[in-house]
Amino acid sequence: MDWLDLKEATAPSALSGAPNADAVAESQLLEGLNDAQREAVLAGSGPLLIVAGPGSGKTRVVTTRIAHLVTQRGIAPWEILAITFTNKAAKEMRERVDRLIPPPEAEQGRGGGSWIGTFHSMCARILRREIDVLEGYTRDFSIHDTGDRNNLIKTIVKDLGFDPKQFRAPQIGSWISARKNRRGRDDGFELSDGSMEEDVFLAVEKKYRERMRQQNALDFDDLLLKVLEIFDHHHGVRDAYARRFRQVLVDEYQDTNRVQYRLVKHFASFHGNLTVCGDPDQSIYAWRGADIRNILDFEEDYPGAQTVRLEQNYRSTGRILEAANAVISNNTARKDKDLFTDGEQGERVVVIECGDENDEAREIAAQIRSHVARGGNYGDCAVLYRAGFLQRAIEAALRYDAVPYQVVAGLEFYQRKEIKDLVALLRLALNPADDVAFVRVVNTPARGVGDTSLARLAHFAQERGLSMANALGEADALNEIRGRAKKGLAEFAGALEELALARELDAAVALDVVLESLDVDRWLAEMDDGSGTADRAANVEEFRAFASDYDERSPEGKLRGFLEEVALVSDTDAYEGDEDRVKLMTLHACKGLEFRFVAIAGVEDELLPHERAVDEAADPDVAIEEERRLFYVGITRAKERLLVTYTTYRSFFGGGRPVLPSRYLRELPEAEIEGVGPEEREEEALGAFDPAKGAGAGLEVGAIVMHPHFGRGKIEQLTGAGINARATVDFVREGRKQLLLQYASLERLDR
Ligand SMILES: Nc1ncnc2c1ncn2[C@@H]1O[C@H](COP(=O)(O)OP(=O)(O)OP(=O)(O)O)[C@@H](O)[C@H]1O
Ligand SMILES: [Mg+2]
Repeated sequence: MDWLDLKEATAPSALSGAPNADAVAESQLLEGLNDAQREAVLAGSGPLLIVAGPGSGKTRVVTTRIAHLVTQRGIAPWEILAITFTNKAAKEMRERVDRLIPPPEAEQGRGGGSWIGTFHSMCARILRREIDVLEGYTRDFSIHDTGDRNNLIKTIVKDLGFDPKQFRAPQIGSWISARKNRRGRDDGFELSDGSMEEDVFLAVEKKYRERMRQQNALDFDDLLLKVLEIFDHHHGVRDAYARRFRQVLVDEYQDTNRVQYRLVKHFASFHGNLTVCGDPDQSIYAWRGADIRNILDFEEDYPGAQTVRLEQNYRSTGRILEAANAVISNNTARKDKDLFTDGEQGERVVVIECGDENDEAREIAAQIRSHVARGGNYGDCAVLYRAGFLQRAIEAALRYDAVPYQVVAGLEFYQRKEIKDLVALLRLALNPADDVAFVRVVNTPARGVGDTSLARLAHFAQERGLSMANALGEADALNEIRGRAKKGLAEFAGALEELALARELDAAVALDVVLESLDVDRWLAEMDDGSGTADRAANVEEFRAFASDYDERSPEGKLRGFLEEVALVSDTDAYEGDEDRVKLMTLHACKGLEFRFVAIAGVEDELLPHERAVDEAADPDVAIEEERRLFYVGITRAKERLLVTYTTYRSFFGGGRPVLPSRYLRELPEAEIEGVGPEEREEEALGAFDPAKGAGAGLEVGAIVMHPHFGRGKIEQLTGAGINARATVDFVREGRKQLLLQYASLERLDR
């Protein structure tokens, strides 16, 4: 991350004007765009709304417009603020701007100094400069993730004498978050039912706010809210940014909440040049406060706004598009719009019923291999699911089949214990007031500091208004603490002193300081659950590599910047588009992306629509429509092939049970889909399988065959046709197996 001084915005600079205007001709930028897209790219000053369905080129228009603004309209890169929803999208945009306007080598990867990022990264960046105007905070603030938040809430619930089993931290945490984000609304909405439970929640919230301030810590919601607070009350600061950003662009505007809406308004308050684009049908974050009105009311909010609609889809085949349109047309709360494509009709959408999650996972793996066998790449494929727990079975099947894959959730990596420990230690180095981090690592590796001693220290600190780390420095802090714990805490105090040295260092060097302060072998050994320490040691290495990479990319960022980047890693971050691996991710994480082959797993009535989402919604019908949009987003990621699977029996945390196919499956148009359920499998066994054609040519029930791995066997059943043709074979050595004929390479022996 770069730390350009705000002054650049106002100081005349040799770089302002149109860098490389000659190099990038207008016609080159506009090449291949349709009329509506051109209109949007070239639109003049003032507010501009682009509403359009998936795959119609909204994101492409936004990036091209940025390039156009810089190369043709004399806007300097740093006068542009572009906000997207994922870090990955931001990265892509930066690279594109880099390509169009090649920056000096040292500046590469930063989009020529333009501010391209997510709401959270922009706000973190602004706060690092401006947070001093808010009392009690310094620019060394820590960023707490949801896990940290819940830990703190749990402690508070206990401190206040409530039962943590009755008042669960995640529940209170979401409640607090929802309330905070509502505060961004200007319609005076109040969330209150006056219940006893609410009194408890309110008490916890108050304490939570206090404790966060004491720790100089912000949670994810605070990042945005603090900037809003500064902009609302310190107009001097607000105006500096508003003047600086001559052009503001926001992608995926349908998913902005009220706080984000107001931030955008501030950013655009001076020049009024605001471009937003989005698709109301793809709004999938209502549960996080996203408000579809932001896009629907745009023309009212920004009088004189120009609106451009894009109607041609460039992403998906005709059949996939038909399926998507048919599903979404069941939502009542929407404006009707139909996308068309000039492309091919393509293959039918394949819907497969599976016995259970393992069967489903094998099926998906088989279809992916079939895609590759037909000349595709693993990197073209994505497997999408509603809930994270579906991932395990899919991973297992892919591993078994030696299909390379990647879980698209940067979060996963950072959720590992060893990484969280290291992050906590780094956070303490920068911000010793961070009690949540302190509590996490005070006993890592074990120093004999038990809950009682820790509670005594916490109490001591609270009474004096000190952080726990500072309290340790007080002469009488350990008076009431005995034995090993006393020694352990003294030892940790020593470690903290060493850590303080890391404060102003480069990220990788800071990490080395942390590792030196740790007895690494003992620390890793303590985490060993019987599977050895090699994996964790490798993760530590990987983390070290991230840190060096960060230092190289952002020499000015140091530990502070690195921690910020780590804290902001969102779901889609680990995603590297060019790696030839299958991508696994939740439906929420897939927005904006596209793949030649998409499999959507677990399309069952409990999972999609997600039962809990529907149960917890104020209005179940609204939730069912939101879940349908999620399915729609998933379907519209596919360019060429779409596979939808469901099971009849699934294992949940509490045990397995029969499940029903999703109601949304009935909305898929018959003509566009090809179903392979048990009945179809049987029917096909009787009729549809054509032994004269395709992969199964020459095979018949009863034939003796040879398989390269499984050896000799006898065909018991043949089902499916074309790419779905499969055989059940009873192998002499391995028993009964079902194989896709596409690449099973069965050789007939009895002729
Ligand atoms: N005029 C065009 N000619 C050819 N391909 C195009 C054109 N416009 C866009 N595309 C391609 O279509 C695909 C979808 O574009 P893009 O991702 O910008 O759509 P989007 O509207 O942002 O979709 P989503 O709503 O899913 O985010 C991309 O591969 C893009 O390069
Ligand atoms: Mg897009």
